Amino acid sequence: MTNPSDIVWHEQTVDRTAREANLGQRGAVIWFTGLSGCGKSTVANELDHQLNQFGRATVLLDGDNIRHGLCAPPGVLREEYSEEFANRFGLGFGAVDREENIRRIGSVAALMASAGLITLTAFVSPYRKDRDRVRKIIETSGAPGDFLEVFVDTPLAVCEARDPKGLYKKARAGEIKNFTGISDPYEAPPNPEVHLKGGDGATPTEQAAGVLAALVERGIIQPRA
Ligand SMILES: Nc1ncnc2c1ncn2[C@@H]1O[C@H](COP(=O)(O)OS(=O)(=O)O)[C@@H](OP(=O)(O)O)[C@H]1O
Ligand SMILES: Nc1ncnc2c1ncn2[C@@H]1O[C@H](COP(=O)(O)OP(=O)(O)O)[C@@H](O)[C@H]1O
Repeated sequence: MTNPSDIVWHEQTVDRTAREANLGQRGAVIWFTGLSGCGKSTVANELDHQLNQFGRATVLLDGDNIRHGLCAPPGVLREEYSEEFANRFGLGFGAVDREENIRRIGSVAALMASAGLITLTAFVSPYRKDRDRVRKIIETSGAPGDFLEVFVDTPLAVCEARDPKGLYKKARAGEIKNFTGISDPYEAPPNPEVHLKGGDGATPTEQAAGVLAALVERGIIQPRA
């Protein structure tokens, strides 16, 4: 087994402050969480668009996309790798797999924020402990205030009625196991920095504007001149 002390951190000449100065902005992580279908991807995408129009350097990590690559399921990895490899590193939706999914994303988000990027993430991330761990990593590698949790609080009934991918229907029919909100838990954030109520008529643009206002209020971006 590898001894952790055999792996030594290498300091780099260009630090976060220099990268942020070049970009003229502060790196941060805006973490969207909520049920499947609550609007995470839509609102994060709209916010990404608004920030880019502002000239900010951003990146958007979306659960559906990341699960095609970095956090692919065993079935996808099997096409290119051995059965043993796919089973060992592929991720599904059991609690431990979700924990590893969020650990990997948290680590990537920390790297992106340290490169000075405003990093938007859209993952169900149903477990409080997993999200809190990411917060700790981001705030330890950066500073308190670098992590903003955005709870997209759309009622399950609304998400299920939307069902854009037909997943709720399959989950109700028992064709998908461990489906968040149906056969798996969602632990709501008790104190999110931004609490977006969904399903009450607010448009994605209005919801994104709410997050943008929080970013200005917290000094992550400067108000429009
Ligand atoms: N069992 C189960 N539970 C929840 N979601 C499921 C499941 N199976 C597939 N999907 C689809 O995968 C997307 C969620 O992936 P995430 O990486 O965000 O999930 S998690 O953070 O690890 O919980 C999620 O995407 P969104 O609908 O965009 O949230 C679903 O499309
Ligand atoms: N504020 C909103 N009002 C009405 N419909 C919305 C809103 N936000 C998202 N939607 C719709 O809800 C569905 C699910 O949104 P999506 O962003 O894919 O959710 P998630 O990423 O949380 O699964 C999509 O069809 C989207 O167009």
